Amino acid sequence: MTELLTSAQMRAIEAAAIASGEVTGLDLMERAGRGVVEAIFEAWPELAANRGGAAPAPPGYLGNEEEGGGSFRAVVLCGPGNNGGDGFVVARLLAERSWEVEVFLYGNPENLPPDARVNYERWRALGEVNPLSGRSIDIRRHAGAVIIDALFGTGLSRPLEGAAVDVQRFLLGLKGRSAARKALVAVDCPSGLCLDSGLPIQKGAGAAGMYVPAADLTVTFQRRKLGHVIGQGPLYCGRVAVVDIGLDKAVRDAAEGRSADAIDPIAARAFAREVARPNTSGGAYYSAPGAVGLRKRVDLHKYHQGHALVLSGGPGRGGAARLAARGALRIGAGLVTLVVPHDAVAETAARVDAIMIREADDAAALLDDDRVNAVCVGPGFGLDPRAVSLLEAVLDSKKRVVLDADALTMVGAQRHLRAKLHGGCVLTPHEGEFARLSPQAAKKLKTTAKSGPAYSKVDATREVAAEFGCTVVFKGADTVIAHAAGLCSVHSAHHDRAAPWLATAGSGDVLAGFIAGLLARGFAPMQAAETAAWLHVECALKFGPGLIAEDLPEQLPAVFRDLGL
Ligand SMILES: NC(=O)C1=CN([C@@H]2O[C@H](COP(=O)(O)OP(=O)(O)OC[C@H]3O[C@@H](n4cnc5c(N)ncnc54)[C@H](OP(=O)(O)O)[C@@H]3O)[C@@H](O)[C@H]2O)[C@@H](O)CC1
Ligand SMILES: [K+]
Repeated sequence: MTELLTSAQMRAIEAAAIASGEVTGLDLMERAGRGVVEAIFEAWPELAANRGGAAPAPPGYLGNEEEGGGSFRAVVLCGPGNNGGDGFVVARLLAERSWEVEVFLYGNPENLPPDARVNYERWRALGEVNPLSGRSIDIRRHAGAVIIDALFGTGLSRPLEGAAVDVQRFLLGLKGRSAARKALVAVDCPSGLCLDSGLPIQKGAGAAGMYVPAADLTVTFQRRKLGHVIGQGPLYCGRVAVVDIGLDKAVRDAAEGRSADAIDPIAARAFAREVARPNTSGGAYYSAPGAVGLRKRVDLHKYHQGHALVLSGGPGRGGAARLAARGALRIGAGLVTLVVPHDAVAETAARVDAIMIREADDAAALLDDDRVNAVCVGPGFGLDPRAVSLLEAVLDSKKRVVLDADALTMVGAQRHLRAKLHGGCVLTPHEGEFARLSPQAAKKLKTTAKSGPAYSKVDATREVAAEFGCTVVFKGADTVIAHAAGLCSVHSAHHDRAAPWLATAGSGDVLAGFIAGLLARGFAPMQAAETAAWLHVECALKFGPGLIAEDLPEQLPAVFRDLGL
């Protein structure tokens, strides 16, 4: 688990470290610039060859088609704040390695903040600074150069205008001309992207992201920001490198509430975290009361691994619930029972073996049974009065319950059901279901942000979790999981965790079953949701393209083996 920060949190952490006397702003800027250069060399090792002395010929793909060779070249686009300051450091460090470097500044050097100004002057001892406009950059002259986007970082507060828009168009043009094979490296973020939401800040509705140039590499500092992993951020940022600039202690102090005075707006609970590989060694996923690990204890029999109920719909509608039940069983619930209407018993019995079947008439007795400790309701469940009263009974039982699909629709539409939600509930909406749960939050999320920070999927998920008093898993390639008390995690299935084939019918039903199975095993709702989200993607990656929902639970044994269970 690593923290994901908002821009304000990053600023506050930087300010606290500077205030404590541990570091100066200038040190941080130097480390940031150095980190960008090192990340470039790590991404393109052939570029690291140019360390002083005679300049070697550039590699073919960065060659200047017009002039036919020379040293490595960079164009550094600096903005009016400290992101621009980082750019001046990068320019200086590359020039010291005998790169040909051209620097452009958007804005007036007189108005640069102090540290950026110092680095502007340091660069000026080495080279020129050109005023930046769309026209001042000639795409042909710069063919083959590494472009450094140091225009705006965490300080982006409004849509770009004027010359900055021209420049973005220029950068977009570069990406479009793939034959020129430019490397576009963004400092902290591609300029125009809001690092709190992963959404572009722009003037009008529509044309989302039109003015955000997608980078090949984004280099950020100390921790990823939310905008790198949610919304459209992963698409615009390209590969994200995180550079250590010495603020680890400051981040930890803030996360653990030790610097509460210095960082007033940051309570530990306000930190979002990244869902990472579960810790299976010591048993606990991470330290939280009641946590149990994925490893099964040898001294426990099936009744100690929990008993999950999965409520099914009527004849011809039981597939989704069977998928969920299979997921719950494979993830390790000791017992799983499908609760089906009388007229669907025969059909269900023909399709399952290890999963038990009980008639819906027995639901009340099952919900009274203390050994039943988790419920999954919603997949293929129906919306009829029978479904409503069963859902009501489930909520009244106060058992831990996953609400998915039709259960979310009912909860969204019926106030009296909403009032029965409690801390043991896990809601698993996709985008459409989320809009039914909270039309206001969904509307805000869809509104184009004209000023930063933009309202984000993290804000929306937290808001609904707090309002309903339960855990919410807002699904997507960026799955956001929020607890009523404000804890929040993000599982971003991008880059090396991208599994687009997971967008297939029934995959959400399996996820609901995974969560229910982990609840049955004693995981707390938040941990169950985080672990299930990670395992769900892991199963998809294990299987690969061509996956259908039935395949997901069947990958768990191999995934568990890889985890050393
Ligand atoms: N925090 C850290 O630990 C470290 C941070 N570091 C670096 O600092 C960066 C943050 O710097 P920052 O705060 O100066 O913000 P930045 O993104 O440069 O922009 C602010 C300037 O842009 C302006 N502006 C905004 N929107 C605009 C628009 N649409 N069109 C035109 N202007 C606009 C805005 O004007 P204002 O809103 O004040 O009028 C202000 O002048 C961060 O991303 C990282 O790269 C590292 O050096 C080391 C450690
Ligand atoms: K930038």
